Amino acid sequence: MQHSYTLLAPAKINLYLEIIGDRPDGFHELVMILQSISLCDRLTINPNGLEQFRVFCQHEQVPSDQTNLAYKAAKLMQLSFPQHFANYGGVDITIEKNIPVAAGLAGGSANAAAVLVGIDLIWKLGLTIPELQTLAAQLGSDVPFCLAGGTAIATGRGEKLGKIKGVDHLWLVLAKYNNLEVSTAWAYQTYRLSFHDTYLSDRQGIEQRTKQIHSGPLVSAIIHKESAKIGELLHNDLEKVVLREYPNVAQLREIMQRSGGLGTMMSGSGPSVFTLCESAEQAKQIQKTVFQSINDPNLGIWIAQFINTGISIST
Ligand SMILES: C[C@@](CO)(OP(=O)(O)O)[C@H](O)COP(=O)(O)OP(=O)(O)OC[C@H]1O[C@@H](n2ccc(N)nc2=O)[C@H](O)[C@@H]1O
Ligand SMILES: Nc1ncnc2c1ncn2[C@@H]1O[C@H](COP(=O)(O)OP(=O)(O)O)[C@@H](O)[C@H]1O
Repeated sequence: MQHSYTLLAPAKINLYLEIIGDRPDGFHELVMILQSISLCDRLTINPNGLEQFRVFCQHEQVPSDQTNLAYKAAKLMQLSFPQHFANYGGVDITIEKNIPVAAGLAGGSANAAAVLVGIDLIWKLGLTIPELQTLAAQLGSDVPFCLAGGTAIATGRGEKLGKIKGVDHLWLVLAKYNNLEVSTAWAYQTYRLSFHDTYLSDRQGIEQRTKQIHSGPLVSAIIHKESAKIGELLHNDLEKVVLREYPNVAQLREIMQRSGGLGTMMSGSGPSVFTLCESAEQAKQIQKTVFQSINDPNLGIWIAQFINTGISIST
């Protein structure tokens, strides 16, 4: 009898996102600081005794077919370990979706990372973290971080990770219009068209370029647990294109910023916006203020906490 596993897959926020330049592969060279938060999807992975993978998800914005990132992760495992697929068979993947979809919170990437971990366990592969990370990077730029979690500096296209000792005392209020999605590819392409002249030139050499990257003070604030500074130093280049295109997201950001907290920023390619808070009480107060200021049934608001884990097995 083969085991089934239930895994928790946390969302991430971007505390920092700087676009350094474009890359020959069409992606963008980044410096990011990524943070896992307590808002999690729950995935159950069940051996199904079939020669196929199946995805079950009730959320109307999430496909259950071969385009689901969780399905793609399972397919990658089949291609990478055909003998294990032949021996153990496929799995059913049931996704309980709690992370808002297409929100800049890496929900799909987190699901893909969870499937890699689940199949590794079910097929008794015993993969090392670097082996899992190599597979993760083939599925998407954010998938390696989702696997590892915690707090990390991410470079390259987002897949090269340097873990840092993060803070675990911060809370956040997270808000998103449920009727609004932003395509990540659109956000990067639009940024490239609008701000190409601000990219650091490759000709300057890596040393010169590194001096011009501005994430240092925020990394230092995180390491020294300076909450107020962390709030002040939040940064996201993609705000320049997303807030311009979506005035209601810009307005939401403004209202959240005025409601108190340590600092407010859009996460990733948006459109979710978060405000960092010192405590759960402060987060609840800000949540109430934002609800009262924006009377829109499409606005979702969540409270979450910084966490120090990536994919974990639910007990
Ligand atoms: C913006 C960020 C910030 O953390 O997250 P989200 O807002 O999507 O959560 C990431 O960079 C998104 O990561 P992820 O969603 O895994 O992206 P991928 O699937 O690899 O790529 C989606 C598309 O984004 C663009 N892309 C992505 C990463 C990168 N460094 N440069 C890019 O130009 C490419 O056009 C690509 O086709
Ligand atoms: N398992 C999944 N969870 C969420 N979205 C998924 C999943 N698989 C595919 N998608 C599709 O991927 C797109 C991006 O979703 P998501 O990963 O939540 O956002 P983001 O890239 O902004 O972090 C959505 O349009 C959604 O339909």
